[in-house]
Amino acid sequence: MATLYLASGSPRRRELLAQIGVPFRTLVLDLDESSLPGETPQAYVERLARAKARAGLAHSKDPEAVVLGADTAVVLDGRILGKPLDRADAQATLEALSGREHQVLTAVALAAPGRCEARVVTSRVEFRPLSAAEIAAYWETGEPRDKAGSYGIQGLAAVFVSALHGSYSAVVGLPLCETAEMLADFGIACWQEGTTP
Ligand SMILES: Cc1cn([C@H]2C[C@H](O)[C@@H](COP(=O)(O)OP(=O)(O)OP(=O)(O)O)O2)c(=O)[nH]c1=O
Repeated sequence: MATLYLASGSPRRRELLAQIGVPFRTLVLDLDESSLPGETPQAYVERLARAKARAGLAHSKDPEAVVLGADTAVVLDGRILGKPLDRADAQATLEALSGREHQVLTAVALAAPGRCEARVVTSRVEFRPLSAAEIAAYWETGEPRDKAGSYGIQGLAAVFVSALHGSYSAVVGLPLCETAEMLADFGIACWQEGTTP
């Protein structure tokens, strides 16, 4: 019987995976997340998700392991807006997102001995116009600090989001519908198959 490992330090991903009733263990890795010259956002998130899953597999030393890695990027005008470096960076990011639509790309990868599969889910998120005062107040809440694009749709920033086209769970960090399909393909059942959470 395969054991599922989540290669992630993200509390959001732990909560999301737990939500679909799959038992798993967590591995926390430290990977270089810099992008390569000329790399598209799609290629970037897929490469990182695969790298996290493969590194987790090597780390687990478990011949029955299936390891899940994921990566989320906020993309505006083809440019990746990563986690904020500091207050000024978060402010610039939120000013750029204000009153506009951006994309959130989340890649999920599953690695098992001799096999690695990945999918990338793209969602479109629209922000209403944000004032300088609310951007400043939002930074003070602490919420933007560890999040791609300097916001969390699942938190206080929900009030910024005027529309979402795509997968809510993917924006938070893990596309649950696609993840469940991929897990089934690796022989791991979610709650549908009788594993009551
Ligand atoms: C856009 C958005 C991102 N995020 C978070 C999800 C991810 O944790 C983070 C994107 O950074 P990632 O580099 O994808 O993930 P991570 O470094 O937090 O965790 P790990 O690499 O160990 O798996 O931003 C939200 O929580 N809500 C949102 O609305």
